Amino acid sequence: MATSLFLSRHRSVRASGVFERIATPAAGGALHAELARALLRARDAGIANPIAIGAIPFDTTQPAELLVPEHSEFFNRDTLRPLAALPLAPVVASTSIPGEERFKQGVRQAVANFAHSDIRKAVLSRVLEVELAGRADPAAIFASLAAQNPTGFQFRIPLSSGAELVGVSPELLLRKEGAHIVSNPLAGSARRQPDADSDAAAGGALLQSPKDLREHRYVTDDIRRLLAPLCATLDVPEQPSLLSTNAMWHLSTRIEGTLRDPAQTSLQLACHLHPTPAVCGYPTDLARKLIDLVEPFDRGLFAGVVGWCDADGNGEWAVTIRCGKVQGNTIRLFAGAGIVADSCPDAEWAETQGKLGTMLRALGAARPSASANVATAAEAA
Ligand SMILES: C=C(O[C@H]1C=CC=C(C(=O)O)[C@@H]1O)C(=O)O
Repeated sequence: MATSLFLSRHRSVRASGVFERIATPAAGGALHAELARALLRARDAGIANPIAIGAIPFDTTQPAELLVPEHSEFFNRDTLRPLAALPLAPVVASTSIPGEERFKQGVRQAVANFAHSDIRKAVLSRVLEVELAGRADPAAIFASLAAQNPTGFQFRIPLSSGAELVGVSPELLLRKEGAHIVSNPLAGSARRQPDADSDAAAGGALLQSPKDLREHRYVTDDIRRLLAPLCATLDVPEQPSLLSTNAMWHLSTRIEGTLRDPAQTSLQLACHLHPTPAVCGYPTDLARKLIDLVEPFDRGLFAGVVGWCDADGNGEWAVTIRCGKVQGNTIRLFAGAGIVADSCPDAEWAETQGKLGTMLRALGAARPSASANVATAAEAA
């Protein structure tokens, strides 16, 4: 069984061996008691500081992909030696599901729907099925991804099917340490530009864009609504700031709070927030129905939650975006975009192209963006 990795500026975790796998779906809440029991069993079996690491799917009625490893260690990402570049099989084909026209049609359909319903935002996504000339090696993809994207949350999660989830998410859903919690939602995006002046202008325009500010607001308002009753203090800045990845600018809000009841685990809190309007829409249940209607594939773990949690409930969970599922000779990449009333189908398609660039560059299948050379990207949380 391959190593699980979750890297963060905060605490990074490396885990190996399987003490127990937990597949109980997150919906309904039984998962949390099941996880607490598994961590107790691990302690009884002599594992000193047991943790759970893994991912929860977008649709929380589907099985979780969590495991309690036999061995785990925390380390400081800055002390990690750069991972050696490993040979990657070249990309031979790629297919978008849906294709360009059908995706844009979906955007039109969503916008038309807003006029006749209470839905204000829906996040529509697509898959890019990428075929390599040989086996897609998750270690090689992860090494390339980590070298090109030193910030954010890099993850590598071996799945029960034998496939692996690999990615670098810029978005913190929830971190908990004692009573202190942080969430850093992102929504509203613009592509990075090759030269420094136009790149700075693209970021500046995003910060002023009424469409993107609205798209962002749905997320922060919803997170505030869900966290406020649980918190003694909660700070939600009125205006977003900018966060950059190697491919994209995003509107970002760092939300910080103090829990009234620190006994709630980081995974319980992450599941309480999931799915936020950054990956689903607003209002959540109606947006989910629209997504089911429009998207011609199952999201699986994409747009879910990925991270770790210890036996005290402390932990860190990112939103599972900028990622792919690696199996055999193929890697299934995912990207979505928030659709609101004034969304333009061409721009939303281009946004998904930009987001896919992060994984495609790691596969050596996209031109390196000049923007990747622009000074250090800001980092979530
Ligand atoms: C759904 C994705 O991004 C989310 C996170 C940041 C910005 C987003 C946006 O501007 O639409 C999305 O809400 C994705 O990267 O696939």
